[in-house]
Amino acid sequence: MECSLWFAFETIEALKTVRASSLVDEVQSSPNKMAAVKDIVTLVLDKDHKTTVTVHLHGATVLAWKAQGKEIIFLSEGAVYDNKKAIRGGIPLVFPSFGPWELGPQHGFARISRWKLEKKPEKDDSGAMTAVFTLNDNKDTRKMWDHKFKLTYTLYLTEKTFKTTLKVDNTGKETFTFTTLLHTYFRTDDVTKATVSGLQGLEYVDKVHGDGKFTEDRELVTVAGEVDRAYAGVTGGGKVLMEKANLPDTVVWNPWVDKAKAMGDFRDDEYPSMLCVEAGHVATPLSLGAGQSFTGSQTLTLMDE
Ligand SMILES: O=P(O)(O)OC[C@H]1O[C@H](O)[C@H](O)[C@@H](O)[C@@H]1O
Repeated sequence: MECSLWFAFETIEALKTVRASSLVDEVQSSPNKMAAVKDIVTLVLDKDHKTTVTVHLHGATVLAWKAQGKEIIFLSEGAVYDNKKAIRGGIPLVFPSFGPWELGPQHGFARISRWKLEKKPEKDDSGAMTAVFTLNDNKDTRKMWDHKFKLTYTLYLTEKTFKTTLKVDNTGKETFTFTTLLHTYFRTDDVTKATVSGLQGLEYVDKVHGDGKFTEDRELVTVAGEVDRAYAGVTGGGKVLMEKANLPDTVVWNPWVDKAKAMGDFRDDEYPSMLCVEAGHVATPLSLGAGQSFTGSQTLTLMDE
């Protein structure tokens, strides 16, 4: 199943406020604040370092995607890199449970587990830079969720597109159920001017309004306050095009003033600079029998002005 969604930045100005140095340079220049270099994997597509993806092995969290020098992804200045807490910003991976979870931490353990770099960044036959990260069940995951699994996260970077594919294998003998999501934080200059299209006519659960169910009537969804909505079954279609396969639901989230203040790893003044548009399978759980697998992916494309 392929479906698409458009995320529009207000102006391309947002994209001009690109940090001059690459994240790896920042890591090296201020190791206390940022992650340690040994934790970072960078996919470099072109020589000038203008099209890159930076990944932290903690959670296999994508920290940055620069497309032709433009930084598309938001990463909080307040993010904590202690290899324990989920990283605030980038693309944290949600598995095996979206939201509060009775068996473990909110959004599950994938984003707080140490992943393995299974295949170092290299160009494939089509010229895309690819890298593969994996996470297998281990004693920590089994304490919370007693199932055998393998997650395979494959990244593909081309000049204007960034595709992320998450494969879930049930390597055990019993069926398990789960929800999953790619929690993408987009960078915006002014979130009140950003728009998301492709959601009109869809039912959503509004967490800001007591988990009430509503129908989206707007063609262009805009943000003017706290927003936390899970849209189910997104199939319609900017500056960034989000195409999705097997991830039918979309969550739109911005913490706004009070929640931003309450978050220890997010600066109080950062809420206008980001909008999460999260592709997932969360409205209904997925069920995988022994030996079965599921693959979901998103492809982000930076569109011409
Ligand atoms: O603070 P976190 O655990 O990273 O969650 C951040 C946010 O993730 C999603 O967007 C949820 O819909 C929100 O309810 C949640 O606040």
